[in-house]
Amino acid sequence: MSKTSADNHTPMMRQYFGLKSEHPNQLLFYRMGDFYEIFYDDAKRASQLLDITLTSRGHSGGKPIPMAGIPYHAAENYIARLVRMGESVVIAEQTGDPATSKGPVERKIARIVTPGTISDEAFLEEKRENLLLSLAHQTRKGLDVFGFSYLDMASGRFCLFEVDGHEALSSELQRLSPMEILISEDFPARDLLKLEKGVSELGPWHFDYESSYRQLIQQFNTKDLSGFGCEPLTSAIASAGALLQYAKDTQRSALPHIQSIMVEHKDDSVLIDGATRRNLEIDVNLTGGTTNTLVEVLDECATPMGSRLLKRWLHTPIRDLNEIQSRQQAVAALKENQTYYNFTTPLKKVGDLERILSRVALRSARPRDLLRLRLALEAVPDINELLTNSKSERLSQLNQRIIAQPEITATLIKALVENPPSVVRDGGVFTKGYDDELDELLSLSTNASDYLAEMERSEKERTGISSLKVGFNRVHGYYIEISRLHSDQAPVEYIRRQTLKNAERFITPELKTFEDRALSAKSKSLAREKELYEALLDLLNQTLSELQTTSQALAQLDILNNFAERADALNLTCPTLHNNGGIQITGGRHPVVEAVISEAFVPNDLELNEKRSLLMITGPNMGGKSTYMRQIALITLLAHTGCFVPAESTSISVVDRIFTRMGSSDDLAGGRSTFMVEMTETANILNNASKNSLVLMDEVGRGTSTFDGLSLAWAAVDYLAKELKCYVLFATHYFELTTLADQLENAANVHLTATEYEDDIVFLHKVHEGPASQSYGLQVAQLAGVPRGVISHAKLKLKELEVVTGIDAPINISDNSIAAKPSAKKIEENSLAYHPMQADLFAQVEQSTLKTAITELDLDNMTPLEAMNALYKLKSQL
Ligand SMILES: Nc1ncnc2c1ncn2[C@@H]1O[C@H](COP(=O)(O)OP(=O)(O)OP(=O)(O)O)[C@@H](O)[C@H]1O
Repeated sequence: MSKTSADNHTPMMRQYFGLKSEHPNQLLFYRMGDFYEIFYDDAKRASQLLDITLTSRGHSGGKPIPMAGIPYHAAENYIARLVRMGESVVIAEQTGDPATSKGPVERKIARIVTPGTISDEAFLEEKRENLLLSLAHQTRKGLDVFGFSYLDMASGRFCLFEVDGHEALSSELQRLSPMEILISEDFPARDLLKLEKGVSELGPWHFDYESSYRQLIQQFNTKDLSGFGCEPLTSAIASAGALLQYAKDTQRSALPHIQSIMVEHKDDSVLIDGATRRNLEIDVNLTGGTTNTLVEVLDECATPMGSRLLKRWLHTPIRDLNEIQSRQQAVAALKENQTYYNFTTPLKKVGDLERILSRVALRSARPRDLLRLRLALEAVPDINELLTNSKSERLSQLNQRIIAQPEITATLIKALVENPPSVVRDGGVFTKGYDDELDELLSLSTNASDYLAEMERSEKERTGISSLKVGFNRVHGYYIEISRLHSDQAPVEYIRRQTLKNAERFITPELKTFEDRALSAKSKSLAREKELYEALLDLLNQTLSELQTTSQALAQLDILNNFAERADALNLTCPTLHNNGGIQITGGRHPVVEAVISEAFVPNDLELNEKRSLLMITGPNMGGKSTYMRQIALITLLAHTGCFVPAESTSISVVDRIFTRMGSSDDLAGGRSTFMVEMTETANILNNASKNSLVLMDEVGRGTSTFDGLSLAWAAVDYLAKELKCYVLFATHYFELTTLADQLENAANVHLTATEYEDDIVFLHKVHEGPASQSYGLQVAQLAGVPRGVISHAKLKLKELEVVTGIDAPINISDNSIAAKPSAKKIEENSLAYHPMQADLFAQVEQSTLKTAITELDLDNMTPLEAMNALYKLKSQL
């Protein structure tokens, strides 16, 4: 603001602008007495987002000031809503004394709440990590390299890594699902962030490599970063420095719980791209909810930190056989004799130790956090005991990291009352006997009530006024209250303090003296409690690192214990993993569909090996093709997390990536049509799959004209089988594709079956060898409630088409449970028979005239409208 324009404003607004200029992109809550007031554009935005009234507060600079206000006692609720919407809020509190202030009361920024840096329990979702992500960009050898770093403020987990290219960037965004993203003002791949909430732009200097490097070594108190193995990741380091500074600025404190940074090695995990994550519905279903997801079926963890770790494990399946087997052995040991039951109660007591410790480090832990910390620590020796002599090496190692803290536990037991207040400033946190000084101050306040009762009794007697009461309120202090009826009988030494509707309140010199003593004892005791509380936090912070190790190990124990319990409850078995090639599943099931449907789930087998690496899956609509494919992907994914799987037996060669191309969705916001999305996903698979990848493709080519689609699907299958030789499940309604199994030496057909019963269709959901014979599309449409008239019309049309194309009517087989297999030759003839139909379109018109007219079109210099008009003209010539 220029000086002249600043001069036009009131002193209060000048103060406001001063504070606002430091936080131009965040909503500023400006404290005015019992309200937070929000001005100008912030007010308009807040009123829209929170649906609160937009009004104005006087004038400044000759114009009305738009204003929205919220009562301070309800502020947390509003802040939480804003933060969930991806907004950041800056809170300016009154720090000066209104009585002595000349001009506006002094105000300072007391708190900055941003979506990615919150640690307050009230704002956090229990079972979801709240990540702050920072992205940097570099171009190396012509490639776009994206540096990622992310922080879970509520646990102190800080990680970094780099990826190449836009596809990988979107996939990681999908995996991490951050609450807030920091980018430089000159970040190039903005279109990929269009749909993300809470994107904050920082000046490019925040991402300067040198200063970021310094930031990090300062935080970890090391000479360099070599010990963290991240030295070569220069782009990621640049992003991490910006993140750390931002986190410190918003917390307005050091971050002692961030003690190291971990490099995520992409080669260690099974890569899953964004589309696949969505399709497999790991923790979010296709409509954006959390029901009917893998997590919903699998998460029975006893602690919220276990639930959060479970999501992480499911989103990052691993490839290290040793690690997988060590997890499996731990699960097996916990499953034996239902040992997992013993751990449930102590683990439940542990609760969310991870987040409590972070609040201890940030010194924002509340008394009830410390009480829960005490309960958690009390459970540790029981857990140690249960893990002693475990058969699993993994569990023994965890036991060594779960460290009991007898001294701290004893201090917390001695210090805290059983039901502490929610905030320290209310007092009453510490037990009697914990601190002599506090006890003495408290006894002064406690004796006050005896003293006041005695005074009430003696004054009643002295004055003879039966309605006389001695009381206290926060604003006016101690008083003697006499009802209006008797107030004229008050003795002369009573000094009037306050007049109420039905009573008068008085003070006497004696009561005033008592008040001074009692109030000072009260404020002294509160100050003492605060001192003791800070000392307790100091003590805990000295052992923070050990406590964090304990909490991480407990989270792991929880998830392994959960896997053991789920294995029993859901009838899961331990898969065999190896590096010898092939995937075999006997009696595989879809864990989510199985849990949801009311009838029995039909298990199915799978055999993929070098000689049979591609399966063409056909079968009726609703037959179970997608379910079958998804269950194989989910079983494979689960097997790579150490979890047992829904199958009778499983043998899986470690995969490097899982790809899926399924369903149809457009990306209108991203400017891509359904077919464009389909082809982008297909291109990603064809460009990136390796021999060890698992690829699921459902109805590729469906989004365009039949022949274009069929040709694309044909060529894609051919490429997958001959060039990439990866494991492929390819579901299709193009029966023509089933002939490919005869032509490709490593492809085979399987189909799902259905049978007709009294004009109805019954799905058997069983996978058999060979291609299917018919799609039952019309029967399924009838089942779905398409009007009878439309179905009859469709039947007629179908017959007509069969005549035109030369394809036989659907083969009606007496026993549909074993679908008839039309000869490959026949199908090939049929598929070829399609081609004349497309050619016919042109055969009927004057080819030469049309051809000349089309050749003469100057397409490069035509507007879309001109092209459209030309097309109409051509059509009119047909
Ligand atoms: N193995 C199974 N056991 C029991 N029910 C199943 C099985 N597989 C599928 N189903 C049921 O059939 C429904 C349809 O399955 P699915 O969506 O996999 O069929 P589809 O063949 O992919 O159909 P479309 O070709 O129309 O996409 C599922 O929602 C589920 O209720």
